[in-house]
Amino acid sequence: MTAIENVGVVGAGQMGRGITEVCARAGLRVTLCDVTEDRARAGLAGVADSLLRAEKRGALAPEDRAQALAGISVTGDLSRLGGTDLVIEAAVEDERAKTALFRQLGEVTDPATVLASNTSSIPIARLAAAAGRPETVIGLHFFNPVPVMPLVEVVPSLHTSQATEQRVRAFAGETLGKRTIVAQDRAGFVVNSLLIPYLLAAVRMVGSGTATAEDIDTGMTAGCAHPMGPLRLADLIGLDTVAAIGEALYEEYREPLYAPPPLLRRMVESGLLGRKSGRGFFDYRAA
Ligand SMILES: NC(=O)c1ccc[n+]([C@@H]2O[C@H](COP(=O)([O-])OP(=O)(O)OC[C@H]3O[C@@H](n4cnc5c(N)ncnc54)[C@H](O)[C@@H]3O)[C@@H](O)[C@H]2O)c1
Repeated sequence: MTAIENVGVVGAGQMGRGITEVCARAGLRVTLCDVTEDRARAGLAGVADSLLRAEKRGALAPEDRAQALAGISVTGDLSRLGGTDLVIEAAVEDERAKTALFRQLGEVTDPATVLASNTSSIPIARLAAAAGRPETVIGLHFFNPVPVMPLVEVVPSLHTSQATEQRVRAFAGETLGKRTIVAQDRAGFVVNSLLIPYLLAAVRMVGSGTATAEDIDTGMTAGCAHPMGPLRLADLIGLDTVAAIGEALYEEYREPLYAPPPLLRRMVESGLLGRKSGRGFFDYRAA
């Protein structure tokens, strides 16, 4: 099994930055690609800030920070990922955009390059078909923030080869030091299939007036020792993202418990997206 030493990351948003950081800290060479080189450079600046914060906390030696940064290059040109061992796609959660990317990746990369997607809800089988060599395509679902959260879900499609699965499990588990679990290619995988209906149930409780948002969250933190209540967690993930994953789960299973309730839809339509917009179930504007 050839070790993965040279990684391409597509999408320099919050997840792409985190994935770039953990790969660079593991001593890998990383090429970070976005739609333009400027966007990729902005992503690199975010990674540099995060590495500096890690150094100030005493979690990273100055020479290791310098070495990690030196291992990252940026580009706006997907064909620059041609010589990589593994490409991790973390672009916008849009099926059309992702299938177009996998089609291009199938053309510009070496046939042995593993093509992974960080998608939360799009079937890996569809991306695999677009790439044209489905045995080398797999889901690799990281959690936010990537440098902090230990879990990676590994998602083989019905066509993914055993060799590809073994290679990415060794990469995530041994090279990056993450905990891996394997999930079938179903919307939501393991974690979101369990988490999203719970968050939606809490939203329905607010909608029906069972309790206030504050009391629902206190119920789960003080009553079940959860580190964060469901409504603060939904605000942190982003209410638009929670609704989008709910829609994808509902489309897959047609179970009412996955359907985003009216209150959530109205909040998203009103721009109340949670922490990132300043207001959701709680108000973050003064913080
Ligand atoms: N945010 C989370 O908590 C989370 C957790 C797990 C998985 N994910 C998944 O990770 C992926 C990225 O999410 P994010 O939160 O980082 O999004 P984001 O909006 O922060 O970043 C997306 C980036 O992709 C870039 N992009 C769009 N089209 C592109 C293209 N054709 N080529 C290259 N780059 C392109 C955008 O310019 C942007 O920089 C999504 O698939 C999402 O479902 C997100």
